[in-house]
Amino acid sequence: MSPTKVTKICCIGAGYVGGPTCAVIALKCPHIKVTIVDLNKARIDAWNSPDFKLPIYEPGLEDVVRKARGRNLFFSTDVDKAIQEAELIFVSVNTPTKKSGVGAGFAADLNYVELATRNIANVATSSKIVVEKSTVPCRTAESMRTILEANSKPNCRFDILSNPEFLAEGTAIQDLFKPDRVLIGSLQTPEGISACEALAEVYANWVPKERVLTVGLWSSELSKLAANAMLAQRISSVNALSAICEATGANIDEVAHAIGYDTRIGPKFLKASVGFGGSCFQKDILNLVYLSESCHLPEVAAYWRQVVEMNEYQKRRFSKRVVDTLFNTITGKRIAVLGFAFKADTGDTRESAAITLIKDFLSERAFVKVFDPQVQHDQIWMDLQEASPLVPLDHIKKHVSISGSALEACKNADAIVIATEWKEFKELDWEEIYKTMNKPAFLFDGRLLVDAAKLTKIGFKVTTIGRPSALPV
Ligand SMILES: NC(=O)c1ccc[n+]([C@@H]2O[C@H](COP(=O)([O-])OP(=O)(O)OC[C@H]3O[C@@H](n4cnc5c(N)ncnc54)[C@H](O)[C@@H]3O)[C@@H](O)[C@H]2O)c1
Ligand SMILES: O=c1ccn([C@@H]2O[C@H](COP(=O)(O)OP(=O)(O)O[C@H]3O[C@H](CO)[C@@H](O)[C@H](O)[C@H]3O)[C@@H](O)[C@H]2O)c(=O)[nH]1
Repeated sequence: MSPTKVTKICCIGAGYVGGPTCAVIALKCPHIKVTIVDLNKARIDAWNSPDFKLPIYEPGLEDVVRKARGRNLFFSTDVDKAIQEAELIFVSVNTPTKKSGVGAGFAADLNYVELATRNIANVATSSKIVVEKSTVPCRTAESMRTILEANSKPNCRFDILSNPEFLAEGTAIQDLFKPDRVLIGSLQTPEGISACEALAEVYANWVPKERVLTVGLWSSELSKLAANAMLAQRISSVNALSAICEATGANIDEVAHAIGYDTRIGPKFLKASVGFGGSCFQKDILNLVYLSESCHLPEVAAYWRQVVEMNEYQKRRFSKRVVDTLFNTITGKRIAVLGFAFKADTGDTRESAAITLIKDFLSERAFVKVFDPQVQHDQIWMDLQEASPLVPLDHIKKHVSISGSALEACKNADAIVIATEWKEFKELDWEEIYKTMNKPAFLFDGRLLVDAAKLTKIGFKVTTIGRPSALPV
């Protein structure tokens, strides 16, 4: 069976994954027409904006879009037309954690995937390769096939592939240009293997052959959840060790450095922090917990759940350390929170540790000034409101303000909390900031970002994750 020659691709979902992923495909495959569609008109308008004010901030993305948009890359709200034209369709819609019903709080909400699949079935007039790009529970491809086959027109055949995305925000373009691997899962039938070859051929335009891994459908779906669970587990492990360091006088950076030298462990992803955030880790682990429970594996479920619980503990522990250090009360005190995004180099705030910290500070009736170089102000208000639904926004605004610079946020503050590892925070004029603060001037580094010894010399009382408070740094 010779694989379909892909000349037109449609991507349903113009978010953090669909947008960058398919923009890079368009850049690397000028012979393929790529149309990225979304129901959200404002998002599509932003992707099409004449001054390239794109809906997401991602280093290098604007350059990619500038090169390909209008050439072979298009953004549209005409979902049906793009589906009809394409031979291959990526489904890159959101799969959040279910908020109600069976599996609430754990299972993935597959409503968006189902609606997109039904849409394909309803409007397709020719055969399609349908690719799960969204992160989905194991065996979702089976449900998609059932929907597609039950609703398809004569002469329409649907082959379903799993092609999970491993990009990390902040480094998405780099990750897409040089992926560690591209994973494609298919049924091991002649048709499934042929569809897999068609997608592999698209990636072959820039990804070395040996980096394209082909596996069975269910292995591919599970590998995505497994990769995120293992990555998050490393952070929870190092964060658990950071608590031991604080209690014993060890230094978590030194411990991570020492263990990372073991080639079996490796140095990456061992940075202790105030807790991991982002739209994926927590959601995907909870999904794995749900899957384990559904498979009657309670011990396995408990094991993975602990990774999330440790993360919650780390955030709580950090807030408590702030209160304890500020003489057991922060009521009426001014706290500057530097960073609101869940990590540096993104404007994304989903599950950001900063949200939990500010919520904790508000419950202690502190005054908070936030500064983040990328996050939109509306987003900050929306997140704080969502975190404390019973508190009126007016009240939140009496206790929180958003500053235009780090310097402004820190002025007259009693304490500074570094919540996101933006490089620019490392390079601030700390001597100047120190002068403008109330004394004693406290600084809490939740990201192991600043030079604690240097800041201590200036006069700051520095508290760092994974280092004891009372001992010299
Ligand atoms: N954000 C990441 O870094 C990342 C990385 C790897 C995998 N993932 C996974 O990729 C998927 C998408 O994540 P995201 O961060 O891009 O989400 P997102 O919320 O940024 O984007 C999803 C988009 O899909 C659109 N959409 C939903 N249903 C639609 C429909 N029926 N028709 C057209 N458009 C529709 C929404 O309007 C939204 O713009 C999720 O499953 C996520 O777990 C995310
Ligand atoms: O050593 C580390 C590394 C990361 N983090 C934090 O962990 C979170 C997640 O970071 P990262 O994984 O870099 O970003 P994401 O964009 O969430 O990417 C993860 O989630 C994506 C969505 O599934 C996957 O595609 C990626 O492979 C996976 O890294 C952030 O809050 C980081 O600050 C740490 O605290 N310590």
